[in-house]
Amino acid sequence: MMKMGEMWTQLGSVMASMMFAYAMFKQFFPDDLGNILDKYTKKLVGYVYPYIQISFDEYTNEFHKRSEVYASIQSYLSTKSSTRAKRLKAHDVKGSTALVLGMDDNEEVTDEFQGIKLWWASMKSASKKTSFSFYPEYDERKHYKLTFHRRHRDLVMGSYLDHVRQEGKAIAVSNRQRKLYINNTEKGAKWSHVVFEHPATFETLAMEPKEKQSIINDLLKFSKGKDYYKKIGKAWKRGYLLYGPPGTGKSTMISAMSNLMNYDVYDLELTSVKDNTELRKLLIDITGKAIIVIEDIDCSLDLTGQRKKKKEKDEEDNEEKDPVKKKMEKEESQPSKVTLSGLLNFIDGIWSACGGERLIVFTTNYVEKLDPALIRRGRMDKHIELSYCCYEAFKVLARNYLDLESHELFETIERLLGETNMTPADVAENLMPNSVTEDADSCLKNLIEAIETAKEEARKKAEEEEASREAEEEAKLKAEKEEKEKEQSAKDEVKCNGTSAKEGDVK
Ligand SMILES: Nc1ncnc2c1ncn2[C@@H]1O[C@H](COP(=O)(O)OP(=O)(O)OP(=O)(O)O)[C@@H](O)[C@H]1O
Ligand SMILES: [Mg+2]
Repeated sequence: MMKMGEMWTQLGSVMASMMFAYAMFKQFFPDDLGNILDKYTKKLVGYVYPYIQISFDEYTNEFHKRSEVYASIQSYLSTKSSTRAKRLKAHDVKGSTALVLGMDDNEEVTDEFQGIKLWWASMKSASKKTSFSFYPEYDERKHYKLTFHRRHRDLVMGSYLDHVRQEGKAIAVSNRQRKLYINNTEKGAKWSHVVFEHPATFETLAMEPKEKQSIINDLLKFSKGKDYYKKIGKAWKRGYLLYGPPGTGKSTMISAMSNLMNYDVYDLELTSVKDNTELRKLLIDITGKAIIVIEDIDCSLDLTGQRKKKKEKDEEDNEEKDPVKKKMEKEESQPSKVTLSGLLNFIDGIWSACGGERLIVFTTNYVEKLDPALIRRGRMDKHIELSYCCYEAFKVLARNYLDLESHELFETIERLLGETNMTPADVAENLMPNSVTEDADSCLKNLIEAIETAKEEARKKAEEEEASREAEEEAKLKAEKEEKEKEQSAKDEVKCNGTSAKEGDVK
């Protein structure tokens, strides 16, 4: 025999379908009659019908804005609809990479959540066209209707709706086109953007595998850390300092980070930011899920000197000076008025907490030049050194560029890379075939030749440096010797004069 629960579920399903059919049927009645019919039908159904319905309108009443909840539900249902609904509708959403498939109007899909069943229907109701309307398209109103058994009210209100919103947002984010923003000087403190389509990934990034994995783990932990950051009372952001010689993959890593996390990139050109206020304005405009990049931070501003300069200036200011002269001097000494303290505020001041889920990445070739305050842990949480190409990194490049997992020349390359410094950019350049006819063998041979040349150049350079150091040392010793001899002869002269003077006295 059929169980009670099953019976209710079936009855529910029948009733939900009936309600759905009724909603469509109602559209054919004139409005007044439809409203009366609606009122009494709902009353009657309320006695026997154990189901609850919630509607989600496409547009909010507030400025006819498209409802975010509706958009999230649409994304959420797009995955369910594509497999379960019979009639689908395809539409391209602005800023989305893929065509979004959704339920067609007046279509229904069933969802399951923690063992309970729920029904979603996409409804369209036409309201009378007003004679004067700015938004004629809104006369046709769409909404989603969710139906579920009343005994699941707590679960639905408590966690299901939240689950739908979160999932929907995540689907929308994964479908969206990522953007690369740059701060535009002409427009003041504003960002301009282009679609970001850099193909670099952590898979194609050449570096020591353990280190690479630890960076990936760190990033993934961060992206799932919303509750954790809340618990420890910290803003949900993380700072990375990437340092190393030119051509070791710092910028490439930023693209890989963006592709892994699905974050937009904000490339901040500090030299074109007028002052701290403008910097703050730019910061406020950055949304969540973003990587804020400041490349070559050592060249961006004289950040290291500014605190020192300020100190010196304060001392000078204490001395009495003509106020007009003082003002002019002040203006002259500050070409870009973004200061170190302004930048520190940008990174971890109270304003930096708005938006959430951000990475801040600094790159530099000269880590030792930076002010320790800028890169202390907590501001720059992770310091990553990108260095010369090791054998493991070479293997990644060989796989990327030549589809090679192993080769008899690998051993020679391993030995040579251990003996000299070559950047991944140089190795990559040599591995890239120069023509369609060039094969892997000849690329590897090119590389070996290039490493040997680099090794020879490095040896010569070291010899020259040694020779110039020795020459400097010799010149220094010679100068010291000459100095000593001069001193000695001066002393001897004094002595000699003294003796002759005494002799004169006696006479
Ligand atoms: N670790 C790497 N893995 C893969 N490719 C790399 C790596 N390092 C460099 N390359 C290659 O070399 C080119 C230059 O690298 P990239 O611009 O990332 O260097 P960089 O460290 O940012 O240099 P700079 O300090 O001059 O800005 C890249 O386009 C990429 O093709
Ligand atoms: Mg770079």
